[in-house]
Amino acid sequence: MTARVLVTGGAGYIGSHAVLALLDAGIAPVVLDDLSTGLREAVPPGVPFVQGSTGDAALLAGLFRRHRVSAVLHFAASLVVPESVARPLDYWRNNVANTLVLAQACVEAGVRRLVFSSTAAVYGSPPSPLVDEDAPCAPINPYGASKLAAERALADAAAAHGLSVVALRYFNVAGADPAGRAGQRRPGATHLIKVACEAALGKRPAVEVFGTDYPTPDGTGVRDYIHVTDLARAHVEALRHLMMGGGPLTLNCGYGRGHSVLEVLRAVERASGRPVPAHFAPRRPGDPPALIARADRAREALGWRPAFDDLDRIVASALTWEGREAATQQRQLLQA
Ligand SMILES: NC(=O)c1ccc[n+]([C@@H]2O[C@H](COP(=O)([O-])OP(=O)(O)OC[C@H]3O[C@@H](n4cnc5c(N)ncnc54)[C@H](O)[C@@H]3O)[C@@H](O)[C@H]2O)c1
Ligand SMILES: O=c1ccn([C@@H]2O[C@H](COP(=O)(O)OP(=O)(O)O[C@H]3O[C@H](CO)[C@H](O)[C@H](O)[C@H]3O)[C@@H](O)[C@H]2O)c(=O)[nH]1
Repeated sequence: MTARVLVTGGAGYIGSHAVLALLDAGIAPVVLDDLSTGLREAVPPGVPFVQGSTGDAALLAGLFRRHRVSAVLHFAASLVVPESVARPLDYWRNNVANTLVLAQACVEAGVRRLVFSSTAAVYGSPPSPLVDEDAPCAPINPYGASKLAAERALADAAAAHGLSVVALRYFNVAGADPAGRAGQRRPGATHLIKVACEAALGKRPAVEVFGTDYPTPDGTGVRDYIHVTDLARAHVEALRHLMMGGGPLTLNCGYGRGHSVLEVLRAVERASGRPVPAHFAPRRPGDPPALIARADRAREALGWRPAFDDLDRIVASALTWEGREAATQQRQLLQA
């Protein structure tokens, strides 16, 4: 029987793109997802799917055995910042406690390789916008704090139990599979590029620009947007690193370039050929003014070469996906 790579959260946005990247690289995945925010139809036909939680030790033990799991890509998590402020214990349970159960299951099953989805939110609001992996970690919300705690627990487990862990700290993930096989499906999106595409297509009335008085060139927040397909490929490279006996790593995943909110809105207007209605609103609590990755280490350590390092391409792929979703929803409404 084929050995498989377990993708936790593989029915979610980034996990479903990682499943495609694994398949494209000839690596066999198995998906574990509790469908709390993911969708069953995001898992391609033919990929084994198990519905359940990373916090279920018995289920994990059986899954590891049945599918001869050789490595884990661990995406499953809770990740909405304001929700983490309102329900911190749920975030600590899912992002930390359930990660401990998964790590324990790996140790017991002799699975030694794990790639962990971390976040730029571990840096909090740094004094200088450009951060490398050695910048102090000072999360400013329970989401970032829980991800940092999980990173540290995995590093301790790695030292004690011979696990090898690559923690990838994603910056702002956006866009969709260029072949149209996957995209951001989660309803009630809050991420800027998704929200702006929805506004351009008339699916929401307008975009609120949170803060116009930041110390940035046009006064709006600046972020490092990374195409989800480049990020998915970084996971395959991280896996290869571990398969070849490489040691633990913590790596930023971004392009090393920032774009303001207004620049993103202009890009969506260029791609859609339509105006994006926007109005200015106060700063959103907990938002740093600017956050940009120093991203050389991932390139050096993994040989990762991004292919979509361009805001217009990211936005165009997100918009194409959003258009398809709108057409599908309209068809379903007409059939109902
Ligand atoms: N989207 C971003 O911009 C971003 C940025 C930085 C880091 N991340 C990290 O990337 C990962 C994936 O995020 P996403 O944007 O794809 O979110 P998502 O909500 O689309 O995917 C998360 C998936 O995990 C599943 N899940 C949650 N808890 C689970 C559990 N206990 N057991 C099994 N399945 C569970 C959900 O059903 C969902 O399918 C997360 O770990 C997140 O913290 C995301
Ligand atoms: O409707 C919106 C949505 C966002 N923004 C602004 O756009 C920028 C990006 O905001 P997002 O909500 O798209 O993303 P965040 O930067 O808040 O957070 C994301 O990126 C972080 C790292 O940079 C973490 O990884 C986190 O998990 C992930 O959600 C911010 O300046 C925000 O204020 C708006 O003006 N209007």
